[in-house]
Amino acid sequence: MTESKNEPDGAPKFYGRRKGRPLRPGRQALVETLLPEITVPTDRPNLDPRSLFDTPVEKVWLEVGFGGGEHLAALAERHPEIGFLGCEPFINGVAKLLSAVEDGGLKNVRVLADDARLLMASLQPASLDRVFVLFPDPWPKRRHWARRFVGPENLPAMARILRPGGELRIATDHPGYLDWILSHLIRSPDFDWQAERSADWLIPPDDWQPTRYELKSLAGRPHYLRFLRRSDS
Ligand SMILES: C[S@@+](CC[C@H](N)C(=O)[O-])C[C@H]1O[C@@H](n2cnc3c(N)ncnc32)[C@H](O)[C@@H]1O
Repeated sequence: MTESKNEPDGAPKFYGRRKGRPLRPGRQALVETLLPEITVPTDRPNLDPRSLFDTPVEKVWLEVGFGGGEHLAALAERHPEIGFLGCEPFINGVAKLLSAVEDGGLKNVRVLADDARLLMASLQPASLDRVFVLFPDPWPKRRHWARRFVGPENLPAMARILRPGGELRIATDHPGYLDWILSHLIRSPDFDWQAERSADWLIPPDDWQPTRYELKSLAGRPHYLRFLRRSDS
């Protein structure tokens, strides 16, 4: 992971990879042509995400840190009635998603090739039905825990943009991050954990679409966590 040292004044510091290997020429061309067409603006406060799509969508779902976009593209193909927003600062991953969007003729995908916090700050309150944070970077060293995406800063931000009853889906295979996520979410006034039995978290939800990281991971056992946005907070 490389750290960005050039955040604009006042912007939260981003810890992650913005760059990567040079793009193949075909992918570079897609980044230059398709990305501007489907990029989500972050300079419009109170942005209604439904207004980003050319055809009406029933709901909007957001995926934070989509990696190569395999999960997002598969869901977008399965649910043409839903608008999908994806944020990923790793440009090689964005280029992969763009290939899938082009190959699949997907009209219901919009992308921010940057830090998800920028988009979250500009979205209208209660404008999303679901947020996915799948296998976020675990930042295992104690001195880096403050960088973890699921934590005290981003949970209220995600609660703000989810509608009451909307779902926050998180997956991790890192035992330390799992404890961290649960300890923060159980204390959060904004979310209820959806697990009838503790073993539920080892079984993916019925409609689960595996992610690339999940399929490649040898690190540990994935845990699947679902939280619903409370209506009374
Ligand atoms: C371990 S990878 C998992 C990728 C994908 N979700 C999967 O399961 O295959 C975590 C991803 O989160 C992205 N990421 C980290 N911080 C982010 C942020 N603030 N906003 C958006 N994406 C972020 C990283 O660039 C990386 O691609």
